[in-house]
Amino acid sequence: MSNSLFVKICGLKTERDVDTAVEAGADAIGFVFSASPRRIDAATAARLCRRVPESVLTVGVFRDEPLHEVRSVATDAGIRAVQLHGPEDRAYYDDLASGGWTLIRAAGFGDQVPRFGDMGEDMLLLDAPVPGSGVTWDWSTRPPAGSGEKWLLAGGLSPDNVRDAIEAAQPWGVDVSSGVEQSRGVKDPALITAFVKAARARS
Ligand SMILES: O=C(O)c1ccccc1NCC(=O)[C@H](O)[C@H](O)COP(=O)(O)O
Repeated sequence: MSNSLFVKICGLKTERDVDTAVEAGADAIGFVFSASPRRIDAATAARLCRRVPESVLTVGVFRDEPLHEVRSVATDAGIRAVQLHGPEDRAYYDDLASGGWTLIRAAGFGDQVPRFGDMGEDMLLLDAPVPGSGVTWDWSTRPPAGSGEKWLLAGGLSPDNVRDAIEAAQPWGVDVSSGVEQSRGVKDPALITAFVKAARARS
């Protein structure tokens, strides 16, 4: 991982897209294992993970899955981090932490302001209410982060708006899926490259 803004590209399904994200300089890539046009199975993810250098974090994305299922898929796929979009409790997080996975807690930003660290997570991803929808939220309403808070801005980001979003919200990192697709569930390599470049551009 680099010291600059952390960039995660989510919902990858093919060798081409994984290679593009790695070459573009992404710090993390995500594979979706819950109901989604981006869903892949553990065997496909395992094949894709073998192409990924140690410096890039491989993330499994889950929503409301039983704990044993998350453990099983994450183990079979060989991913190093788990991103949780459901109402999982602290015991669920602690169990996965004991398995050695880096934990990303995803929360929709709404009336409740999720606090970093409440579930013992390593990173907090603040998203639109429906994950993977490409919908934005009012990033400027996110209260300033405390020092050491690793929070990722997500929800409707794209190469065109990511720089302004970073200026407004001052996140530790950013995450994108829909904004680097040519159609729902199909990534566009040029947009992946453009997104990483735009996110890291100095204003
Ligand atoms: O991508 C999905 O369809 C999905 C399904 C279930 C849980 C999470 C899912 N996606 C998470 C993400 O892709 C991102 O972390 C985030 O929601 C940003 O998505 P987008 O607004 O499309 O950039």
